[in-house]
Amino acid sequence: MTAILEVTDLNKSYKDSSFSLEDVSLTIPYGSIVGFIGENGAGKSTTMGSILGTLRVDTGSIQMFERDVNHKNKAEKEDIGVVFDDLKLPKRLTVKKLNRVLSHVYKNWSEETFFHYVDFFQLPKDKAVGHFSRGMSMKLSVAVALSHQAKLLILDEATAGLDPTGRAELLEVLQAFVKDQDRGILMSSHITSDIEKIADQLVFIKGGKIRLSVSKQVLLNEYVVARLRNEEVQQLTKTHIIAKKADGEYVEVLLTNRSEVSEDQLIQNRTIDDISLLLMRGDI
Ligand SMILES: Nc1ncnc2c1ncn2[C@@H]1O[C@H](COP(=O)(O)OP(=O)(O)OP(=O)(O)O)[C@@H](O)[C@H]1O
Repeated sequence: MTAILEVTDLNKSYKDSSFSLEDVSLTIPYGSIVGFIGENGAGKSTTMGSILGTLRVDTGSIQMFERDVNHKNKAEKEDIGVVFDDLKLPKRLTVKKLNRVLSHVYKNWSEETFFHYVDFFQLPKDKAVGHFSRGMSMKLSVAVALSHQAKLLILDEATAGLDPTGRAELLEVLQAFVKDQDRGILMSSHITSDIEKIADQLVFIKGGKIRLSVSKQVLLNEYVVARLRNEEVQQLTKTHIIAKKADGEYVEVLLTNRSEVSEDQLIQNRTIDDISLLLMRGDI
């Protein structure tokens, strides 16, 4: 029993687009947060939609809660909390009325949990949710996702539009969510500092293909970025090179192993943002 979600070799194309997901695989171990990183149009939402069954896949397998996914299973739907960056809730309802509606939608709806998060995020209870600001709407979506005893959270840009306090609050809530080891989170965000703060695993996607899957600890503590001359790059063991990008007469290289470069060739204090740029814009 190791993974709450196991996606294997997912392929999906769209009718009117040259874009496709190609053999996308990713795993969410129990008790972990997986950060999903990629530029606009890389395929994050397409992957998430495929996992949720809102999009039809061509081939591949999805195992959720250790069973083949069955998107028609209502109980399975209850186990997944979803936050997308557009509010998919009836806009004329107030928070109070929404609570009543959702208590009929979800078998495991907890009014107490819902109002706990509504208060935590300081959301008004008597205002129509259609009049909420973007940040308030995101917080409300999160409150809903957390109030029907979901075990897996799928968050697409959930921190977008939140102010720094709201982001910190949300990250705190998400970390608390996975403390219970039978849960997991897949979250995409362009704010990589958020992912850097709370993710355990990182999955980088580029042009519909997984570019790198790695634990955050390994990426930040073992992988290195070095600035080398072209002839020095030729000396490296090829299998240690994850990405490289020309920078004037030098080449920036992401390596799995620091033993091949000297201290003065290392670029210190790289953030996930720097590494992401190298992976996304690099030559390999
Ligand atoms: N319904 C659709 N029909 C055709 N093409 C689509 C459709 N939905 C998405 N695409 C294309 O699929 C590609 C991947 O889009 P996707 O929304 O998955 O990217 P993303 O990584 O989530 O991007 P962003 O960070 O901008 O949200 C894009 O080129 C997009 O234009």
